[in-house]
Amino acid sequence: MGKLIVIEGTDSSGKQTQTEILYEKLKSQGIKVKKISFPNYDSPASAPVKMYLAGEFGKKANEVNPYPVSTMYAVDRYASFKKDWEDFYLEAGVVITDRYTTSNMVHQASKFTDPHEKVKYLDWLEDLEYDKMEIPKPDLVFFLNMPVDVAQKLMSDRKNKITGDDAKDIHEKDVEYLKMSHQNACDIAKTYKWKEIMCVEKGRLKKIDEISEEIFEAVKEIL
Ligand SMILES: Nc1ncnc2c1ncn2[C@@H]1O[C@H](COP(=O)(O)OP(=O)(O)OP(=O)(O)O)[C@@H](O)[C@H]1O
Ligand SMILES: Cc1cn([C@H]2C[C@H](O)[C@@H](COP(=O)(O)O)O2)c(=O)[nH]c1=O
Repeated sequence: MGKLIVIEGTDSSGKQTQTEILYEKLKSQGIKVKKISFPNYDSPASAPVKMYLAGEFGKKANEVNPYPVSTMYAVDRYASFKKDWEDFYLEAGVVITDRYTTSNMVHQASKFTDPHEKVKYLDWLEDLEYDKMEIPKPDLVFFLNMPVDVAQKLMSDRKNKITGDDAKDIHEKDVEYLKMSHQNACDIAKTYKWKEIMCVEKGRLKKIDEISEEIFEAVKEIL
């Protein structure tokens, strides 16, 4: 059995950037490592997710039922596991992933205002993905805590990952939603004991290399 390391955070918090750096660092040390990301836009299994993000089930993310949406993301993950990395992981490979089940916990759970309903959803989600679908549980989850206003600035310079143009998806263009998911992520990270990385300290956005060093130090402890 290998290790599964998750780089999590709200939209435009630097997950892809940090996943790539960590991957290169581990590879250069001769570690058997693979990087993946979710949604897996190259897979046909992500088709319903693309429909959701394009607003085909509802223009406001908050108004779309989180249970079916979470299932869509989970199926995409299941397909990726079975086709792309199950063998590698079972043969002691280290898998680094940009988003995972933890993104459902951050984004879809943020739609619940009633705390009891949120806990019920989170228990259902873990059962669905880890127990019923039998995809692996992470060994280490990083939460890149990037304040929403800073993330929005970073986002404005970046292209849509599905279409390649400037259009934002239903999460990205909804500031209220971004704030709710960020607050939810801060709470969830504590509850689930994720390793929180403060991307802004005393009002200063940390350099990409500073953040990657913090991540690397923590990764060394589990490898
Ligand atoms: N610490 C940082 N300082 C300055 N720019 C950064 C920092 N971290 C990331 N960026 C830039 O911010 C943008 C978003 O980063 P990235 O694509 O890695 O975020 P992401 O979390 O993967 O985004 P998404 O949520 O859309 O998948 C990129 O242009 C990246 O170069
Ligand atoms: C994997 C996954 C993602 N989400 C959400 C998070 C983002 O708002 C979008 C994906 O956008 P990206 O910029 O292309 O990363 O989907 C989610 O709610 N649940 C998930 O499992």
